[in-house]
Amino acid sequence: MKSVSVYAPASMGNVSVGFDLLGAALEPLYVEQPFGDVVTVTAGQGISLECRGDYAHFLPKQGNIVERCAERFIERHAPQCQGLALTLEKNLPIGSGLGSSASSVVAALAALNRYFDDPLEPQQLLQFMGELEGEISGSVHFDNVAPSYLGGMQLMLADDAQPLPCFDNWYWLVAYPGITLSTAKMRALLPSDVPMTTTIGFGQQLATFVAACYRQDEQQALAVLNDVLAEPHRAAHIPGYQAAKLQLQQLGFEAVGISGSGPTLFAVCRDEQLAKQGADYLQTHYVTNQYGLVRVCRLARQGVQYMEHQLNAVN
Ligand SMILES: Nc1ncnc2c1ncn2[C@@H]1O[C@H](COP(=O)(O)OP(=O)(O)OP(=O)(O)O)[C@@H](O)[C@H]1O
Ligand SMILES: N[C@@H](CCO)C(=O)O
Repeated sequence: MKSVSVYAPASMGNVSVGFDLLGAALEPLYVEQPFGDVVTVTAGQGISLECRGDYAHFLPKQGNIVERCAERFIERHAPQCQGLALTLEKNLPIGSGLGSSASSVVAALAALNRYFDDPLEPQQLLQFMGELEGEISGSVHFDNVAPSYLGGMQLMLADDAQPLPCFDNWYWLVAYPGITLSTAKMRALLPSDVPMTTTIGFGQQLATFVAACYRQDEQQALAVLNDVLAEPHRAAHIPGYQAAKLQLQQLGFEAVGISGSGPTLFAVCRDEQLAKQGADYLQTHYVTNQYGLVRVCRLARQGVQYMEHQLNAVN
């Protein structure tokens, strides 16, 4: 019997300068536990889903996005299918700003596509991922699904994702306090119209960051990593965020922001000892319960990772 498992890494949406347009896949240093969800697809009767993993008990009893991915995939691309047995290893906290639903969607759709012998091209699969992610968070945005699927830092162009050459020596510290904030609610905090000066500032910062990445100008890239669009409206709704940001800046971090729609905070530095010092600070002062986590990360070069097995049926 055929079985396909796919790991899809955690990701950080927005990266301060690219609201809905820029995102990065994360790979933790020093820890062995997977920092992303794993979905396994094998033959079954009807569609069944088993959930396990550290954050499985936070999943809704009905309406898991992984099941929805399977139903949609079968409807559109495998109508002959008699059924599937799905397993979700839920390793990412939900409503965290770490691209948790995106990780499930990416792992599920990549596994389904491979299970059915790749009927979709990568670009079509990415569009499908964005659509499913949009159903769960209230609007289509690719800044989590694109990096989780493709790895690295991804900029969404009008028709596809474009990898950005980032800086290999940067440490990306992420801290999830342990509370849930819904992406849909954090999006509802944002104004529907933005003043002209803010719009120009946003465009200039994103353009400067992208150009600095291509020129590998670290100073300039770090200097513009500020969020003028979403953070001013969200920061006060994330308990402890503003105090932690100030403290990290005083410690010497060169950029601090909200990962996705929060409550995860990210901070960038180029010194490993400082990254560890920041991690200690956040563990003590930002994490509020046993579900919280702090990770010193590099950007994950690889997005999804496939594991395929041919299981021999035992009579
Ligand atoms: N496999 C799944 N993984 C995560 N959330 C799921 C899954 N299936 C269903 N859900 C539901 O989808 C919603 C996800 O909400 P939301 O988009 O705020 O979280 P998120 O994707 O974890 O956030 P973030 O992108 O900020 O990490 C929750 O209501 C959650 O119960
Ligand atoms: N770009 C999205 C990311 C959600 O994780 C937002 O900020 O709402």
